[in-house]
Amino acid sequence: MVKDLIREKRVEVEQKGASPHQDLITCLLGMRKEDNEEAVTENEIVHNVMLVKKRHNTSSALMTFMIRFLANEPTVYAVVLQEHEEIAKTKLSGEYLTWEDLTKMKYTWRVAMETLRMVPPVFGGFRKAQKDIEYGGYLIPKGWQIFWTTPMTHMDNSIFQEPSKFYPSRFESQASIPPYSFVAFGGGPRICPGYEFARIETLVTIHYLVTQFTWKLCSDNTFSRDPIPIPTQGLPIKLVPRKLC
Ligand code: HEM
Repeated sequence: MVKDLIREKRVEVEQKGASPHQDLITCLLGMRKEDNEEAVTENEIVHNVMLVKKRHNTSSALMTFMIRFLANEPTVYAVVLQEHEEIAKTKLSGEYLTWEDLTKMKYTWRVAMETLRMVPPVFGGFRKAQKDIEYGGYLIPKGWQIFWTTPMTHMDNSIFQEPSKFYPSRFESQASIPPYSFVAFGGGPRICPGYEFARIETLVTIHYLVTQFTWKLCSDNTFSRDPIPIPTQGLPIKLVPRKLC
């Protein structure tokens, strides 16, 4: 199916003059070596598309719970809205966001981090002990598998004060958070390579959402894990275009 799509996109770019910057596939098709040969093979394009698709559920969990927190936290929502209205004011109708615009969305990314702290899409992961480790009075022998869990540090009140409180400004000073404490994206050599992609898609989505709509929740705040967190009743919301408010 993805291969058929790639062939369709190739025809669009080569014969119908579609922009090579239209989407991920056309961008990858447009990458050329010095001798003008395609730089990315068809199989590599398939792998890229599948990677983005497969990992989409973590980003969608983040956005889902951000939408929910923003609906429940009017003061946080007001600051986010102001941040995005200021950016929107500098844009002509239909003009795209730029990298510079993304750097202005500092508070929104703190809201995202606080969402990830409280409802991490990935609950934890495995590591293998490379040598005997003594920790907290226990010996973990070399070769054992260890399961690290995100909430162990995210909900530890010696690291994040009042951990049950939704307080995005706690991320204002990154220096106050010890290394390997905020581990929503993991840590070390296997840290999530999709971090930057997730950051961009989240900021862009929230920008268009808050500048164009208001919303009200039509469900309670419960959720379960499967293993990604999912609101128990889904996320039904009443969405209203802002100009009509
Ligand atoms: C909010 C969104 C996301 C969260 C919270 C998240 C979280 C994580 C976590 C916790 C890990 C394990 C890291 C570790 O073991 O130290 C991981 C690994 C990974 N993530 Fe993400 N991720 C997100 C989005 C994405 C996206 C959008 C992509 C790709 C487009 C992606 C690709 C990957 C890959 C390939 C790995 C495996 C890395 C390896 O084993 O070396 N992630 N992610």
